Formats: sequence, structure tokens, C-alpha cells
Amino acid sequence: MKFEVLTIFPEIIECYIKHGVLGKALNKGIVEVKVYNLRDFTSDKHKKVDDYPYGGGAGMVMQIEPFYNAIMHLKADEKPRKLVLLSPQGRKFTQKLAQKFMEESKAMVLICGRYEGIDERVKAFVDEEVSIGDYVLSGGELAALVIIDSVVRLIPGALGDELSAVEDSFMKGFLDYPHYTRPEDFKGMKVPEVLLSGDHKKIALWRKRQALKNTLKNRPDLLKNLSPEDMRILKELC
Ligand SMILES: N#Cc1c(-c2ccc3ccn(Cc4cccnc4)c3c2)n[nH]c1N
Repeated sequence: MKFEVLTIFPEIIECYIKHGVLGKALNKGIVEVKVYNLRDFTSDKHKKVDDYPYGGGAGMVMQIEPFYNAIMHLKADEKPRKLVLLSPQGRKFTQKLAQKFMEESKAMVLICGRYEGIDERVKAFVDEEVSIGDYVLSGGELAALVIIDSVVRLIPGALGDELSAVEDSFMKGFLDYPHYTRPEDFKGMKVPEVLLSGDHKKIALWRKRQALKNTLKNRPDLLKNLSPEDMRILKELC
């Protein structure tokens, strides 16, 4: 899968993608990430990308021309790609949308604005407008990295442990269970006995109960379409 990122801060993307799961996926050739500096698609000597908003108001707005020139440059190879604009006004990004992007797109262009946003006319050239959450960021780059990271984790072979992606929380419809590792006793804080028992059936049940308990406490909105068994466990918790 190929990601092409349009931004005025390429170093934000380039720094992050070298590490962790993404770094390994890049080294395996499962993923390709190309970053384009929008300033390279300007036509003035100052490489200007923003201007004052028509109608007045605080801050600056990013001009359409660099986005248009960059998108036309990418489209010149006539290969299919999904163009995604990151924006606070976008549709909510979820695990389900990550799965959809992974299944449907061989290439994605992630368009990152800054300042108070970008000229509305850029939206005529994009397929999706996406927001990663109900909070205001300073630009689209972190959102682009969230999308790249979550989509790459779903690509078969990217994690090296097929179970990891399947076991990831949100994939199952509720939050993850608690995790523990050595030491067994840290300043009197002990690992739950059940996890030391070697009884895999008991461990699986304990983990399911804990996951449902966590979900009931922090994200009851996720508790939909539970299996009859999960519903039974949940009722025991209430
Ligand atoms: N995805 C996503 C986002 C963004 C986001 C994405 C792109 C830009 C380009 C500029 N800003 C700053 C800005 C500030 C105030 C008003 N409008 C825009 C962005 C914020 N914020 N929160 C999200 N979940």
C-alpha cells in the first residue's frame, strides 16, 4: 500500500515513519510512504502557501494553488488513489473506516493543512474529508499519521503477528483487557493470580470479563451487538 502525504512540514511525517510497526512495514516493502512539501508546488519566489481570509476573520487560510498543483502532479501517473483531506469538519475516523481504507485503497493521498484551514475549493479534488476526533489540532499531520499507522496495522504481514491486528481492541467491539509482564510483584503490586495459573480457559474468561468491565466503565457506547455469552458476562458485572 502506498501513502502520499501533502504537507508544509514533511519532517513531521518522515521522522515518525522510521520507527516501530511502520518502520518494519516500510523495510519489508509492504508499505511505501512518499511525502511532498506543498511549498515545492508554489509559483512565487517566497513559496507562499497562505493568505488572508476573504470576508475577514482571524488567522490565515492555505491557498488552493499548491494543493491543486500537487494533486495534478500525483494524478499524472493516472494510477487510482483515494484522496483524503484531514479536517476538523470531516467524518469521524474509526477502526471500521481504517479497515475500509485498507481493503479498498491501494494508494491514499493524505492532504494536510495548517493555519486556520485550507481554501474550500480544494475539496472539489478530494474523495473524503476525515477527522480523527472531536478536538482541535494545529494541522493535519498528526491525523495523517494516525490514519497511516492504523491502516498499516491491518495489512496482512505488517505486524508479523497476525493475531495482533485481529486481537486489537475496537476490532472486537470493546476495549482491550489489562496487560501485565515481569516482575510478578512490583513494590507490592502483584500480577493477578489467574494470569500465573496456566489455565488458558480461566485466563480467557478473566480477560473477557475485564475487557467488558473496562468498556462498560469508559466506553459503554461500544457495547453493541454483543454475543449472548458476552451479554451474560456483562449482566454479571452490572
Ligand atoms: N483530522 C483532523 C483534525 C484537525 C485538523 C486537521 C487539519 C487542519 C488544518 C488546519 N488545522 C487547524 C485548525 C484549527 C482550528 C480550526 N480549523 C483548523 C487543522 C486541524 N483538528 N482536529 C482534528 N481531529
